[in-house]
Amino acid sequence: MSDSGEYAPSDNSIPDKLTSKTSFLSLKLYIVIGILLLCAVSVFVAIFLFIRLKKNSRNRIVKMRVKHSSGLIPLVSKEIVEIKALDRNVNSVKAEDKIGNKDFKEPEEIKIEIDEIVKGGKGGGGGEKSGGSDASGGSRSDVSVEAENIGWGRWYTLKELEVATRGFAEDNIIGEGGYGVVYRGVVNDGSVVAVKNLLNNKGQAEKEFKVEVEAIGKVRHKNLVGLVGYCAEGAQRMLVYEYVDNGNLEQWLHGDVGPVSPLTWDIRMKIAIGTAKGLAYLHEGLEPKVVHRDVKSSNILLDRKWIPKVSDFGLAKLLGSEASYVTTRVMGTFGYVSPEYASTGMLNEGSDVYSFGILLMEIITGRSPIDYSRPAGEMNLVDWFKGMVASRRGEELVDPLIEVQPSPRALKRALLICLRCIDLDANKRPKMGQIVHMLEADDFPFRSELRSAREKDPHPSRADNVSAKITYPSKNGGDGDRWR
Ligand SMILES: Nc1ncnc2c1ncn2[C@@H]1O[C@H](COP(=O)(O)OP(=O)(O)OP(=O)(O)O)[C@@H](O)[C@H]1O
Repeated sequence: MSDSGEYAPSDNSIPDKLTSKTSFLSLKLYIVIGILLLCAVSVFVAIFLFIRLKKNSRNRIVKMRVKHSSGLIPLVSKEIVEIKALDRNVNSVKAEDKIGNKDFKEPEEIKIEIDEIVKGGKGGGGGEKSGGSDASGGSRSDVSVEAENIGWGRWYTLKELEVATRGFAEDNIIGEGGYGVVYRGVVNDGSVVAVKNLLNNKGQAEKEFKVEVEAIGKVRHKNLVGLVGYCAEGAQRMLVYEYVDNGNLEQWLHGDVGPVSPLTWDIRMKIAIGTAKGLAYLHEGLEPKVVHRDVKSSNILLDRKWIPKVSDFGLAKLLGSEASYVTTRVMGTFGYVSPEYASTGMLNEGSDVYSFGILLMEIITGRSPIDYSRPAGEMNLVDWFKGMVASRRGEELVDPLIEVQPSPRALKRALLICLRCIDLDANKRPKMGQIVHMLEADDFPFRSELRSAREKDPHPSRADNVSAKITYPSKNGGDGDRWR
């Protein structure tokens, strides 16, 4: 204020100060303040983002840990690739056989029968009807309805499964596959189950759910993971399986198991035989037959006695007994899919046989079907395997983590079975039932040895003659015991 009482701005008024130049690059004060404010905001945003990112990654790690909560089951990273393209280019098949060895068959022309009729989902819809629930998309909204016995298993209420999994707690997550999260649960009769909470989209997951429930519900076999029930309420679709408590084969083959694998040669062959029996039952013991379509090591669950149980029938489709069919969408896992299925979508049990051949190679070698971390010539298991057999280096194929080597004849037999399974001509591949016998025949002496034994002993024991006796199952509509 001036003496006269009038307002006279002093030299040091705030606006003047703001517009005065500072020593910092001769910028005016308000600009410097602006820059400082901007810096402070940026730092704040950066810190906020950093904290959020850290929290997310911690969550992910926690989830990874609970995946295999027993701690005894080795962890592996998985690469699941769904092949969607219906690539009809047979060149990809020709490229398959690159080694040019005369011992191996030249790829043959693949005839695409476009007129083949798609025959999926022919199960008759018995499963959910007998339970009085509507698994086909119509919702079973009455949560209070008691769980029902549906002949082959049970219809579970959502509430029951919520209780069983303690509210679908993260701690109970066993793992996550392409079709949803799998939880460990204890249902009210005290039994432990695996609850597969299917993704809730209206498309594939629901379709697969119907297929699984209708086709697989009644299938019972020692080497197949049993479906013990399901839940269909509102948009929720869940499958309840028997719980298999020793992880899956992929984890034991490719996880960190130390310098010596607990999977000895004999255990590996036992796993291969059990898996083959499970698949043989699907192909040859059921009418209509079931093609698995996604045979791979992560779908082979193991119990504490190393008994294998083939899981994940989400991709299975029912087939008419004589028919093969063309699907509009090729599904399966990269590295295991047969060339004809990948290139034409033609599907029959021969595709499973091919995948089983790859699985057997994986069991023998301990190597993944595709492994980009290996040298160029070894990335593709099939190519490397064929090359090694062709150059008579079969012994080098055996997983170095196997301590006690197999006998040369046991190894030779297993290698030959692999090669027969991946024959490019699907018609020449053996049936799963034959593979069971070929693998089991390894327990018995070869003919030449039998002959020399007979010469020594004219009255051989019964066991010596078993190898000559090969019986095949009749299609009797589901006698699982035949294959046990
Ligand atoms: N019945 C079961 N008992 C114990 N563990 C199971 C059972 N079913 C699945 N799992 C485990 O849950 C995890 C997810 O299985 P899921 O079958 O959903 O997917 P995946 O086989 O890993 O992949 P994909 O969906 O491509 O087949 C795997 O680690 C599997 O071993």
